[in-house]
Amino acid sequence: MRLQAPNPIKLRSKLLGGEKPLICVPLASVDEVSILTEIDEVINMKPDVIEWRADYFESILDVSKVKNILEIIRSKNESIPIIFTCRSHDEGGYRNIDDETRLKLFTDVVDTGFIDVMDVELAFGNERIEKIKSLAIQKDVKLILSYHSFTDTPSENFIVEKIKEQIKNGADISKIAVMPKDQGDVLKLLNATYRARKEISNPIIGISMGPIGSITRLTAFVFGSDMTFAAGVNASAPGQLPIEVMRKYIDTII
Ligand SMILES: O=C1C[C@@](O)(C(=O)O)C[C@@H](O)[C@@H]1O
Repeated sequence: MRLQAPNPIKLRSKLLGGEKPLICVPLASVDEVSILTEIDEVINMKPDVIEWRADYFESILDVSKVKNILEIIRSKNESIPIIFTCRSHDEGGYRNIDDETRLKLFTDVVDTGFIDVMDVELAFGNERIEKIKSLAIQKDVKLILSYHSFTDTPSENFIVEKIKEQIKNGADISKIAVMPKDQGDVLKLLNATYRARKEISNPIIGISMGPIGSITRLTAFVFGSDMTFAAGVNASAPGQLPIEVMRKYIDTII
């Protein structure tokens, strides 16, 4: 009933781009003690995918602590794929970390072998993306290239072109998250996802954020979006709905 990705991607026990959209729950704690409880609680919610939004973590600059948390998440579960995200401040990241530090962090994290997917903004730049990509291929880590706007929704054509550019620049998975100013902007995101789905074989993630956009978290998969983000213990973006609500809805219609 939904438009699936012609080339779905196997992530551990899950298929991204298959018959069912995957539900990803973020970990977004600031300190080490909270993240340890958050990991257990989120795993118990049985999400399809876990995203660690490491830009929230207060010790993000201490690579050994970052690796330690990743090792804990991995050791507590074998089957749920892990996405590592340290979002840039320009695209909604919690902390402002300079580009070179982030690049070193990304390559160190890919190298650990603890993650399945790395999320990097397309705006991070071709050269840096290539460095991450070549290491990611060696480590069998998939790359999300993403675009976020927390202030507006660009035109449909802009979004479709952005998705194509992400794929051209090495994305295994393309992601767009934008903020609507009105209902028309929500339709723009859905239509751009639908149009991109007709042209792109890779998995795509299309999200309209905030209260007006939250219906896309429940419906964009019909139009070709392959993953949706739900709130677990914490929400990592406006408009995320609780995982129980999302699961019930998706399981009811698919
Ligand atoms: O890019 C995204 C999508 C998101 O911003 C959302 O709107 O659900 C949540 C983020 O954690 C994730 O990295």
